[in-house]
Amino acid sequence: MTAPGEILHTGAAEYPGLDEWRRLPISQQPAWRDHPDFESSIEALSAKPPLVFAGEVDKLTRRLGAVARGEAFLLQGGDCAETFHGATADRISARIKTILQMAVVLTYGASLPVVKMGRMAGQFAKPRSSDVETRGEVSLPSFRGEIVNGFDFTEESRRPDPKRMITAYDTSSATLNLVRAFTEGGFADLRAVQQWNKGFTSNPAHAKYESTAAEIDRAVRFMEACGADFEKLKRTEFYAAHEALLLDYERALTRIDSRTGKPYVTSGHFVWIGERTRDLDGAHVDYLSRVQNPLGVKLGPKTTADDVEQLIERLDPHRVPGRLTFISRMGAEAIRESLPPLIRAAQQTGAQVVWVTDPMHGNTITAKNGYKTRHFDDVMDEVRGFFEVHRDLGTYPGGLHVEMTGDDVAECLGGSDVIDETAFDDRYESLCDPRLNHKQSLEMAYLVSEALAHP
Ligand SMILES: O=C[C@H](O)[C@H](O)COP(=O)(O)O
Ligand SMILES: C=C(OP(=O)(O)O)C(=O)O
Ligand SMILES: [Mn+2]
Repeated sequence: MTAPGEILHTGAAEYPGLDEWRRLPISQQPAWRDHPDFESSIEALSAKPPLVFAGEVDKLTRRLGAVARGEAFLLQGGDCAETFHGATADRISARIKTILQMAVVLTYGASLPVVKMGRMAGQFAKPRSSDVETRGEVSLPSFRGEIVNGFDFTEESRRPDPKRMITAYDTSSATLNLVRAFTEGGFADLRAVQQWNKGFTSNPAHAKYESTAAEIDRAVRFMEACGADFEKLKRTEFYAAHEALLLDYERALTRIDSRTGKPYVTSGHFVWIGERTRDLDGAHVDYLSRVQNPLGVKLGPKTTADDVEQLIERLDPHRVPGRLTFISRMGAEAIRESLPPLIRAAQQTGAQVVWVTDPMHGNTITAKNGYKTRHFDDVMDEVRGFFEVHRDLGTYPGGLHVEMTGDDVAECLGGSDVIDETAFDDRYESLCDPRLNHKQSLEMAYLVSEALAHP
């Protein structure tokens, strides 16, 4: 029930300019407008309740404002591409557990609150380098995420199907329901999370993190002795994020907030624009400039200082702290050179943006046995480069954006409990990019925590 004066959303959103993107160049969309189920799918989505509420979205913007000021740290993690069959209680809880574990370790290192965000409950659409995939003699349309088509390499499965948007909405709704239940229902108990972390350091491969783990343990016991309210710490805020790639879907889930009369994308709290769709004159920048959600933009190594200035003008004209997060994904080799001019350009505009490192997407390689992979050392090198750049400029390294899972998969190489290519045939599950597994994710958290504690 909603009390008088609280947030209500109207259904189909009417607001000037929300359809301007339809007249602009757009890439990475399926050609499905003539599909017999397109109109009815859009109509059905437009009548659905919002997945997130405007008040939560505004609260997140304030939290990100704190990150921009250096008063909090942002952790974004989850699958490259969520799947419908992967939305099980076990897998969702493993992923949340891992993110909470990482967050505790990072909170300790940063001595700051960590804003927790999943690439979850909506991360179903994928941009691709090529429109077609060829295997042997056969070429078919590329897999574009389960919101668009199927992964199976058949003509039937690869045909875009707009009804998939409804399944994506339903799967997001079920996922978010569980995320809310876990993070608000006691699962986030700091003492329990610390116990799970002990399992990690009891592995001999991770013995080098024992002293940090012991320090965190002592800190928790100190808090307990001081009478900290652990009941309160059983609950935590957790936000849902995804790439706002598929504008048919995002438009159909946009609602006008009755408090303010302004449009919000209600498919998730935070949405980002990908490296392949951030053209200043394109549809994505135009559409997202018109909604109130905090936004991310991925920045690859070709980004210019001028791009950064113009993205700020378009997406954060009123200089709202936390409205805009730049997620740099330069690659370990490039970050130390490519990032500084962009940070300086942003500083000159007066915007209070958040700087986050995505150390995954610039470090993708093909393994000898053909799998798409990333090496843990390259990923960590990019993270280190990110911290070095900010230390040299006197700016704040605000967060970490990673493709990770809570499961024991083998997709990225390396880590102290080493993964090598021979494990891929049995334990490679991602339908798109390789994720850090549970142990690799925690190892990264320990390393970043140490970097935060001793800059
Ligand atoms: O996260 C996504 C991938 O990096 C993107 O979809 C491109 O992947 P591709 O080069 O395999 O198409
Ligand atoms: C496609 C992605 O990233 P980018 O736009 O940075 O390539 C992603 O985050 O999965
Ligand atoms: Mn990816």
